Amino acid sequence: MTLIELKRFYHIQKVILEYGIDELLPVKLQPLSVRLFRKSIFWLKNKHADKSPAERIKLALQQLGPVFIKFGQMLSTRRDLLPQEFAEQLAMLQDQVPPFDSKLAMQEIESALGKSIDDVFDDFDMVPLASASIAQVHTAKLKSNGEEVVIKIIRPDIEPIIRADTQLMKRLSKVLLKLVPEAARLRPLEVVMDYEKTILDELNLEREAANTIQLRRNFLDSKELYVPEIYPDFTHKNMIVMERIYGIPVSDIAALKAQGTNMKLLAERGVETFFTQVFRDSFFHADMHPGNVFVSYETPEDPRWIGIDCGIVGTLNREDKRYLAENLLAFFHRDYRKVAELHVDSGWVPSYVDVNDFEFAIRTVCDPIFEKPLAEISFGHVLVNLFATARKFDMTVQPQLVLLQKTLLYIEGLGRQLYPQLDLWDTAKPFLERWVKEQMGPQAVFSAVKQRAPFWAEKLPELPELVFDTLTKATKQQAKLDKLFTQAEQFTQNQAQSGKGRYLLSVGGVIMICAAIVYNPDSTSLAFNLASFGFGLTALGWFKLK
Ligand SMILES: Nc1ncnc2c1ncn2[C@@H]1O[C@H](COP(=O)(O)OP(=O)(O)OP(=O)(O)O)[C@@H](O)[C@H]1O
Repeated sequence: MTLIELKRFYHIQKVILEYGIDELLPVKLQPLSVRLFRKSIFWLKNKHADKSPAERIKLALQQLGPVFIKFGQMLSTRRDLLPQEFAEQLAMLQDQVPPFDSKLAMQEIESALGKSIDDVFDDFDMVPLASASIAQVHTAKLKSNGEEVVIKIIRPDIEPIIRADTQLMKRLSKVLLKLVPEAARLRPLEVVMDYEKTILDELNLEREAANTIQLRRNFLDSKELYVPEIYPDFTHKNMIVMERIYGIPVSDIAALKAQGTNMKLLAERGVETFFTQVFRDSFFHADMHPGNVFVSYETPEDPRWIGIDCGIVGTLNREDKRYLAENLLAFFHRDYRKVAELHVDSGWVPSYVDVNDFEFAIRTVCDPIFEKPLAEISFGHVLVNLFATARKFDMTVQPQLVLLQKTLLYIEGLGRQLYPQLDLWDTAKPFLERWVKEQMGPQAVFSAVKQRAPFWAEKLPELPELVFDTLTKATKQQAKLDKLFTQAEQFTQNQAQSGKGRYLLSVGGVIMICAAIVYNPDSTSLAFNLASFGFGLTALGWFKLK
């Protein structure tokens, strides 16, 4: 263990004991908790016994830093799994993390800009607008055009802490696996490694800027989703400057209702924009926790989502989309046989998998879910079960699909929080059906031709030249071939006269090697003639030798 890991471990122990989190763990994990935390610093007492368990957990996660805060954020979106008080407390982790010193923030900004703040901004606000797990946000105006902007700056020295914490989590996962072998089902090590990559990627704001620009471009004309503008001139690895947006946080249901918001439409638009990102753009915002979503209006009847913090995005290829669309539609019709056949026929699971076994396994895990009315079923859960079953049948589930499944859980959580009767299947089905139709019908052929058209249009003027070049090459090669034939003929005549079969053998071999050298995939005839001739000579030589 490195020094920083040891320090962090001590800090984590201390926080767990001081907030009495060990007392809240399930009975089964109590011995592990005593061994890891209580034994070595037994004198620490729960100092917050007067607070509720939910508040204690929130405060502890907040004390522990970004890796744990992010975990809390993730949990907060699962209102379907958490008691209300826990969800509400954890939701506060979204943008109410204690700030770091604003003077330090200014220093970081000036060193990234290479100039003083006053050279670039007016009205820089020393009091942060928000302070989140990874970054702090200050408001200002651009000197050049007076635009209101926010400056997001990464918390200094956060990276070593994140690395130490994730390292510790990996160690803890290994201990957990040794002590509770059944935990292997949860694949804790893999989960931590996945999480580590995601959180480290978020430290690079250049990546976030590029993602935001792309998402903004995709939704530039949309009435349903707005993405703020980025100022690339001021983008650095640890700093980003973007348009300031105004809106109601999506988690503030009371404020949304007070505005008379059409909650059903708002929830449906959330699902629609997500499926548009997935099926139209193959590029989706994958960190849609409520702290990153706001709502703005033309009128309360026409609410629009605003998405910020595009640090984590997912991309999909055509095959991924086909997998999703076809499987979800098959589930929609409760056609488990179709799901199994799709997996086997498309080679998603290896060919030795028996379609009947696979169908039975899917039916076993999914049928109980589909006992509920469709409107209550979670897409995310269906996918979790599908992936878990597919893994058992040796399918490697692509990480981008897992990211999509996690995002779906977020979106569903948000949608149902806004409008509990939201029927996701009803909202999503047209997207899935349209996509499948577009990919399979005559429209698909037309689209493919349309897609290739610019290539052919570009190549058309070059066509006469290309034909001329090819013919010239062919003629030259033919001339070479004629010469080789003549030489070889003369040579064979000489060798035949001297009756030395082995010469024929070697000449045939040489000619076959020549065939390999002149082989050209665009014009195979020359090589083929040569090879046949070489083979003929070799055969003749062999007979002669016999
Ligand atoms: N363009 C903006 N306009 C107005 N407020 C913003 C803007 N960008 C960010 N904020 C505020 O700052 C908060 C934190 O921003 P952001 O989510 O980008 O930071 P973060 O550190 O990546 O947070 P997270 O913990 O979600 O990873 C937001 O919840 C929002 O309140």
